[in-house]
Amino acid sequence: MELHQELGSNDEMFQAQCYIYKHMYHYFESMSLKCAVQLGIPDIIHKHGKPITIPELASALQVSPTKVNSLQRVMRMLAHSGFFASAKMHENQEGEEEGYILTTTSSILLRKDSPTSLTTTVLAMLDPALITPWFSLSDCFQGNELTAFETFHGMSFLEYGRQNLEFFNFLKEAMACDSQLVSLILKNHKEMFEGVASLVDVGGGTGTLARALSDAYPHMKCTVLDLPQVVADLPESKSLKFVAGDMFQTIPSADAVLIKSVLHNWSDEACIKILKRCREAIGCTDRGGKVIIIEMVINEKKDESKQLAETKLFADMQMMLVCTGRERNEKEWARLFMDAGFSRYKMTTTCGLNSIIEVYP
Ligand SMILES: C[S@@+](CC[C@H](N)C(=O)[O-])C[C@H]1O[C@@H](n2cnc3c(N)ncnc32)[C@H](O)[C@@H]1O
Ligand SMILES: O=c1cc(-c2ccc(O)cc2)oc2c(O)c(O)ccc12
Repeated sequence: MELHQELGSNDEMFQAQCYIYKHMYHYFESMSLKCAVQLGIPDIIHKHGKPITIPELASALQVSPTKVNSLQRVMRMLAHSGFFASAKMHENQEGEEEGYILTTTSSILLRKDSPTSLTTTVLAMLDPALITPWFSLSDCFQGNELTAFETFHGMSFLEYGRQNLEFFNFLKEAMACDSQLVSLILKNHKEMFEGVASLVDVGGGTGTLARALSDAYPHMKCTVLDLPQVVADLPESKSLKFVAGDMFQTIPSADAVLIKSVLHNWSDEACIKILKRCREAIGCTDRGGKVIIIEMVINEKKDESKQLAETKLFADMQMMLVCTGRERNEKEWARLFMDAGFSRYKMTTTCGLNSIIEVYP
């Protein structure tokens, strides 16, 4: 076969070339986003109160004149990605001047002082400790370590956390940002907490979600179960307590168990053990308890947006890279529930990336 026939039309070949270059360079977008967050650009634009020109932004950042042009190119890139938008301003001698404004994404989620800020999450997920393991993925496939994280760092993620307290605390904060967003949804699902007088948040970290729930539902006694190094010295209240423990051993009894972004860190075998402990915890009450799981559900039916589906697959890669966990589809979740002795479940998809799964004994 002629070479040009194998390659298809020139048009197809150049589209394919562009597609490959786009994916080769795609992390530039992530790194530019990280740079903007590190420099606090969304906060500067917000404080400015009107479209900001590049010279104004450069001045606020005290950028050397030799780097103003680079700043302009980073801003152009991020405006193209939808993090900022350009706005036409008044005429000057050189014509119409352009400034940058925030988009919904940067205004709500990328300002450090926004209550729904994801800035710490952005910085943590793009920390060298989590990015460098990608350089070891191919070695990992040929080696004996369980994860690329372990291949690169020479120790498991948990051990790394133990040895690098600053990173460990940073990650805890990043998880808390995500919980802040989820709490907004749970506060609107009153029916889910009706008749629930006590709730345990398993692997609840520093208690962001439990605190928001105990504020929203003051009748509910909330307990956060997490590892001793996570819950040590956290402020408690009349309706919020912290318990240091191991979810593989025992979970305190409650009407409902909440477990968010924990099961995706673990293998199926480990999840079944955790879910059995959850079942025991709600079994001790006579109110017909339930387990409320907040996790992603991979949807292979292709009826969700490309962006949502792709982001869930990225999250699955993250779990594969750092621990032996995974994101699961509905069938995989259902199998775990049945294997852990539950009889039925209900899935609600109102949390963006996450779904709420209520599981019953
Ligand atoms: C990915 S974080 C999720 C934190 C929180 N649920 C959230 O969504 O922000 C996983 C949590 O599980 C906790 N964890 C890990 N192993 C545990 C164990 N054996 N017992 C209790 N908690 C554990 C971790 O310390 C961490 O806080
Ligand atoms: O980067 C991570 C790491 C974890 C993780 C792994 C293993 C554990 O025992 C605890 C936590 O969890 C993550 C997570 O839940 C997430 O949504 C994003 C990133 C990570």
